[in-house]
Amino acid sequence: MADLQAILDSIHTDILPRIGEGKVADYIPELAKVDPRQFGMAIVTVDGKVYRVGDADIAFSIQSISKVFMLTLALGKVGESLWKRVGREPSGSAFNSIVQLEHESGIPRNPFINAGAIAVSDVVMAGHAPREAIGELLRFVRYLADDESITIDDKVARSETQTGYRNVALANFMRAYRNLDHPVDHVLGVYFHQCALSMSCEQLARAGLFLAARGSNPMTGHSVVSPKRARRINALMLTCGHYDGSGDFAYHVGLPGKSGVGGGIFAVAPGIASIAVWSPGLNKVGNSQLGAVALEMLAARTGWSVFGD
Ligand SMILES: NC(=O)CC[C@H](N)C(=O)O
Repeated sequence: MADLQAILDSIHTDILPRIGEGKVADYIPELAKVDPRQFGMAIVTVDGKVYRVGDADIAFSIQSISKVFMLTLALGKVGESLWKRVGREPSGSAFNSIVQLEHESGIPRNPFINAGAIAVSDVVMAGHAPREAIGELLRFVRYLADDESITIDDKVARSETQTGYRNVALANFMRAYRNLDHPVDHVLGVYFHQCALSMSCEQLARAGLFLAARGSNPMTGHSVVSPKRARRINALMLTCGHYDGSGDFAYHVGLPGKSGVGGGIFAVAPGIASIAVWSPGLNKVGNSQLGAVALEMLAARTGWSVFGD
């Protein structure tokens, strides 16, 4: 395999002159305070090697990347019947868009736009108090990453609870169409806390390694999902993981990936490695600007792609 540390170092060198590009998410006040001049990247290979560069050890708000972990939990609970509640098609609209939801009678397009993720959280809540559902997710992510130090940033969750008006609208809309079983404020409590998971690039790459390794984490020996389910989650990330920037991400990077408005991107090179990158400045569709550039450089310099070499 290519010298991954040398490749990461070269990416860091090429990114540094551009550091600060993009705009931090300011619709969540706590995220607006984050210094945009940060960049980190980590790679964990399926044979258990870890590579890092820059701010790879600084914890950041993973935001929508959490939707991958919540989806994995929901599929574990209800299996394929999840797809009665949420679709599997790219949305072609913004992550917090409401228009499609009305056209499609309260069934969100996919589990990664906000409406879809809120429905997925509702599924995971079945039989639980909201606090227990949040605890279950946190335990799951700690187990995946084999790292008990991972936490949820309550300040970020509170900040979003106070200002997440669009998510309140989306949730009420779905409740009106009977696609939420629990009270809106309970479901959003869970959703905002999952988005406030705080993780470093290295923790994120470790937690998602099972998706690069046929559903099992080769570092811990834990079997998480079947190979088929891992493939399917990767398919959803490829088609829907970057909202209306998903086509562009597939074109430039060519790997399944999931972004979050905290500036993180998690990506998978199936059979090879999991990757996490973080830089808080976002592009117009709400994906990390330099994160995507760095992943494009990584794909070009390693030859990793799901579309051939
Ligand atoms: N794209 C994102 O990361 C969005 C997540 C954010 N918590 C929101 O609901 O708006």
